[in-house]
Amino acid sequence: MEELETDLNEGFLTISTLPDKGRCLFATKHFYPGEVILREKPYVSVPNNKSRCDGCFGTSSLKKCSVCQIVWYCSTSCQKEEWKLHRLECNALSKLDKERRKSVTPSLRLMLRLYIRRRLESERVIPATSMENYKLVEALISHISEIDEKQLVLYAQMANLVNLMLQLPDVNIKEIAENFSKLACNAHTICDNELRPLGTGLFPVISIINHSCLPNSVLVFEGKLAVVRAVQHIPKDSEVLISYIETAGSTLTRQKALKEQYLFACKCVRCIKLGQPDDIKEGAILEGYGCKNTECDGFLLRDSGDKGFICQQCGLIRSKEEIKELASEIKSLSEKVLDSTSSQNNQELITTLAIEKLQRKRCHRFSISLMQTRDKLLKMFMDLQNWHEALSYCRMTIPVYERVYPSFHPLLGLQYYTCGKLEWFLGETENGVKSLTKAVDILKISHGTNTPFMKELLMKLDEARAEASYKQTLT
Ligand SMILES: C[S@@+](CC[C@H](N)C(=O)[O-])C[C@H]1O[C@@H](n2cnc3c(N)ncnc32)[C@H](O)[C@@H]1O
Repeated sequence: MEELETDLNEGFLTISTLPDKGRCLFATKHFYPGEVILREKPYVSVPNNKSRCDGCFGTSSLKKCSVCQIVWYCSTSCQKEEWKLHRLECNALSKLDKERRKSVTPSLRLMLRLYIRRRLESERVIPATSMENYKLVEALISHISEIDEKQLVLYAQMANLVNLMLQLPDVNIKEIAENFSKLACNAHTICDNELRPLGTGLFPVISIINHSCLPNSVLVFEGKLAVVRAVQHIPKDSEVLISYIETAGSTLTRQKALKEQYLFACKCVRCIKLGQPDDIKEGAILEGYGCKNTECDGFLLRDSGDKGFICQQCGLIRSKEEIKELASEIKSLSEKVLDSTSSQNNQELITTLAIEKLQRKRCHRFSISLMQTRDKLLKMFMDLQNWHEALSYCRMTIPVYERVYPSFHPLLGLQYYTCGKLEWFLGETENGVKSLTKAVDILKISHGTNTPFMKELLMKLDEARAEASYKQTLT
């Protein structure tokens, strides 16, 4: 631990403890937007689905491990890199009968790997370093005494299976169960550059960083390497904070998510406004209903006489029954989408369009669920190569993204990127340049400028700019 503190100090960071948060990471110098605060390799990691390479999380040219028949690799170099860990894991997985092997989940594998890594470290097959060390896993918070009975039973069952597979002489079920609880509130989802989830990893140093719903830093990944970058100026001696959850949501929704998974009540700058008039209004806009009068932009609050919901701008009432009816229609259509198979893509599109229509009737124009449906339609139309429709849905989402995310949020940058690519492709070069410029302004902060992803974006912007000025010479 001392070694870690020394290394962190060299990077202008220090670990401190606060009574209401536990360990915290503090900056000992000013960090500026775009600056890397910390990089860390995963102590252990697993892909989130079975058709990804265990080494690089890629999806092409995959071959199954011929022994365990569970793990996939895209190349011999990935297989070799993973071999030290997989050799023992393969042995453990092979003990399972065929049926059981099918139900091996990523979290079970993450736990197997954690114990295998610990063993390899103690046998000095893998060296322990200041940042890669089982002692850091031991120091992670588990919240084991606060989790409910049902969850405890589940952890105990999974722990039993891990013990059966690894036959660890010096470990008891309770300890493995506690480690499952640690993974639940400390592991991170490893995402690609476009923030699509690829797998899960445990990064014990990054796990010291606490949460804020308006964070000053962001966690991104370069392959499996976790990178924490400042997205706002972090003054010397202030706490480094990232977000653990999707921050687009009312204060109540965010607090619920944090309480359920991370077992704490957030008191960040956004959450302390809970229950204040502006917070109630924002919650009603993002997750409540729109006014019956389509010309009115008001938000609705429940009528004290329980008649329904009253528009706070024009006073019009929407009955509870009407809202309920729309909700149940949306629910049954959503279930239909969930039930549809991949061969029914066209039906899924038609149903999603119908859901969007009903949500437009029910929700405020800044509603998050409406935004999510439009995002889904954007992706569906992109898959169908219907670029005009895709662009129109993308454009509809942008004002909501701008409202629900802070100006430096990578998801906002990525949405501008999609919009810019579509505009440019459809010949709207000047609009494309504007959107791509906005994307670059945000993503160079969250993603840096040196990754292949950012280089491609910068090149696209250059090309679009050149095309726009050439077009101008023709007019
Ligand atoms: C990934 S750990 C962060 C490091 C942790 N503070 C520690 O002592 O190891 C996540 C846990 O930290 C605590 N935590 C994180 N952010 C917090 C916050 N904003 N307020 C209070 N507790 C927080 C919660 O207990 C949460 O489950």
